[in-house]
Amino acid sequence: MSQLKQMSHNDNSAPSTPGKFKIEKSPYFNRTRWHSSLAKLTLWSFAFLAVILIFFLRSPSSSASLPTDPSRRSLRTYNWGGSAWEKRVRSSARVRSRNGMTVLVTGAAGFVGTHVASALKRRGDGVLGLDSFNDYYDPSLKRARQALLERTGVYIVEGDINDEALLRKLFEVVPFTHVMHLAAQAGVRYAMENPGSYVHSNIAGFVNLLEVCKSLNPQPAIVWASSSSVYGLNTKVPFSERDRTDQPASLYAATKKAGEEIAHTYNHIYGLSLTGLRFFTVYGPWGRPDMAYFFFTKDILKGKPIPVFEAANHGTVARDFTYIDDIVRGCLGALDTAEKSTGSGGKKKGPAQLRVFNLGNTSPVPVSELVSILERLLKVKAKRNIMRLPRNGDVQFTHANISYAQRELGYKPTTDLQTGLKKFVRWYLNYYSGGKKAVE
Ligand SMILES: O=C(O)[C@H]1O[C@H](OP(=O)(O)OP(=O)(O)OC[C@H]2O[C@@H](n3ccc(=O)[nH]c3=O)[C@H](O)[C@@H]2O)[C@H](O)[C@@H](O)[C@@H]1O
Repeated sequence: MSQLKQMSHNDNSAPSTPGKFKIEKSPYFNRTRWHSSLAKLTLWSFAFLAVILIFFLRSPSSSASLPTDPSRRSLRTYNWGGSAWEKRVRSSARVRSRNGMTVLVTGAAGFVGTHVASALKRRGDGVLGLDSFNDYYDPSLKRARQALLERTGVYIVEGDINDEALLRKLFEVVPFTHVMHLAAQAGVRYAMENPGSYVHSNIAGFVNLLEVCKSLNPQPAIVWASSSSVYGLNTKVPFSERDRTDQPASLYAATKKAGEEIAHTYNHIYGLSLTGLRFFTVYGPWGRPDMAYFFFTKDILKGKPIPVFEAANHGTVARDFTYIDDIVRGCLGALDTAEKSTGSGGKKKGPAQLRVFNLGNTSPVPVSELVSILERLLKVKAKRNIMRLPRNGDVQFTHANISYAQRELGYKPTTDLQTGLKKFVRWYLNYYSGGKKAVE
């Protein structure tokens, strides 16, 4: 510090007024010097510009930043409409079983969305998907899920839940009885990098969907994805739906909690039937590459070190990891028990159902154990880089009390982490071996 101070003090060439060169007053000024200084200045300016240019040309995010910046998602345009498009929409949403429902699944190219849409279709419900195919993670995985759904007869409309005209059009073509709303900006840590994308999808997008749904006649019943992260810094375990949820540890959690409050409002004012599902760290085949079990697998196989979090004093960090098939059963249970909305055309006619359920496994596993299971399944020793749980959104543990979901939805998870990861690893190896044909 003092050295710095001394340097600037002794440096006679430093301008006395920042940003201005006082050439005339300089004791060193003469014509030859001035010419050579000008030449030097020009040379340095060119060099500087060249460096900037090279930086921008080489930077992977510069040229690609427009389409990949998720806060600009609202600027994307999608093609929809036309009679051929409407025919496809109608055909995808056609009910094939007695008493089947017609479900609009938002986020259908996502992990949970793909599994739920395909399960609904398999049992004869009419299903239409909606997805923005954003590039929060590798869009080719979303395209592969789309291809999978197409084979089962589910069409995914490409579009944003913020697009009111599109949502209105979809309901005009098909009077959906239910909406399974799974489109969201997920991930707890990414919220520090791109807060706007959470507001865009989890708040603005959700409100837009509810605005459209409330004005319909009849209004659909809505089941949507909340998150275990709403329990935030709570310490009482297992987490119960009756516990307070006012200490979120990430903006992601805060937007999910906001969603629950927004759901309350739309239920109260417009009579929309709303069920929020608090998912607990869902994993399995066709999963999300941003989640730990997924990128741990990738990096262990590559021989790359993996950051394994621990709490203060070597405290255990644990998650109530929940297998995708159990979650799908919970989602279907929620749809099947959802009562009709009571309002129509923006007017409430009577009280409507409002529910929130934990969908967890109710058996937390330490992250270190997750890594050990992966090591055994992959037959590769992980390079564990043990580090302190960063304060960027993660909480130390989650543990669901599922008795309410058990009672009301018949929810009963049956898959332990070892069994579920085995299925994931089988899918992963098959999918990334180049075959890309694995279907679990
Ligand atoms: O339960 C939920 O509601 C949430 O579950 C996950 O969030 P998270 O439980 O943090 O899942 P991961 O990011 O896969 O982390 C799993 C565990 O691994 C740990 N971890 C994560 C990343 C890492 O580099 N190292 C590491 O030890 C985390 O602290 C956590 O205990 C999802 O990413 C959220 O979208 C979802 O809403």
